[in-house]
Amino acid sequence: MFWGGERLKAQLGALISDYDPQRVDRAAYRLRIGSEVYVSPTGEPNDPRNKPKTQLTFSQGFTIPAGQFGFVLTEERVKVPKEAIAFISIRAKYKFRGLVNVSGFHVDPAYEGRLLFSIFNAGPGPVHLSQGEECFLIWYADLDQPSDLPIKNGFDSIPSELTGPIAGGLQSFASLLSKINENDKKVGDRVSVVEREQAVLKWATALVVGAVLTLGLKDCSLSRASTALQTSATSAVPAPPTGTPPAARPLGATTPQGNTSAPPPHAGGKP
Ligand SMILES: O=c1ccn([C@H]2C[C@H](O)[C@@H](COP(=O)(O)OP(=O)(O)OP(=O)(O)O)O2)c(=O)[nH]1
Repeated sequence: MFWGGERLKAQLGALISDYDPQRVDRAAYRLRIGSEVYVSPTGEPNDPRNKPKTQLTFSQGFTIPAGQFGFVLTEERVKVPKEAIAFISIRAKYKFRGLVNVSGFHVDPAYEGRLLFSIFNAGPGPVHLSQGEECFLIWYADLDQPSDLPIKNGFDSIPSELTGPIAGGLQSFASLLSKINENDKKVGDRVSVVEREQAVLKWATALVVGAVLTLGLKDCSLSRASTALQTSATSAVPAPPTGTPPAARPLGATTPQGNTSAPPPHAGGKP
């Protein structure tokens, strides 16, 4: 038989630490988020969640990103009598945000300690929680007869062997997206550096080519000028005399080749 609200109010003061009748929720009791939590990191080197556990101060908030996993310890220490069993879950309003209670369902008879919830954010966005939030529910039910059981010591903190396997990060869509964005940024930065280097190289090449062309043209015009000077100097020198100069020959005389030398056009004044 499940315990109703009246029985819970009558008995939970002796079973749950820091009991408050305001937290009796019909046939259940609301348990709060305690001061120790662990949220799996996204796997990025600079992820602030890359630390073993977080000790929360009063009302301090924390986030479980979409697709990530976390361990949350209850604020209350809980006792279950030998002749009873308890059942635990996350409140529906948190489930509607996408939180799934991966772990437990029951609390053993004769259990004493805090409860540990392993939760997974199956929703589309991050879920923000804070210390002291009434996030969980516990129900009590009677067993048909008590057994003689030793006390079962429950949790006092989040065991490290539970956080180890997920400390490397879960490859959720959110973490993959964050990795893609980070790589995208790295590639973008690299491309702009290469573009800048290429631009500098282009300018340097253009300068060198320009300088070589200018020097080449200069060389070319200098050598042309010197050739022209040489040519004009050579043509200014008179040719050495070969045989009798034509002027020394008498008019009408026959050249050695048999040609008669004609008189100059105006020789003698009149034709
Ligand atoms: O989500 C849960 C589920 C269980 N418990 C506590 C209550 C339960 O009494 C105890 C052990 O649970 P269970 O018997 O399911 O775990 P086990 O792996 O079989 O542990 P053990 O070998 O100690 O029985 O852990 C939690 O704190 N959170």
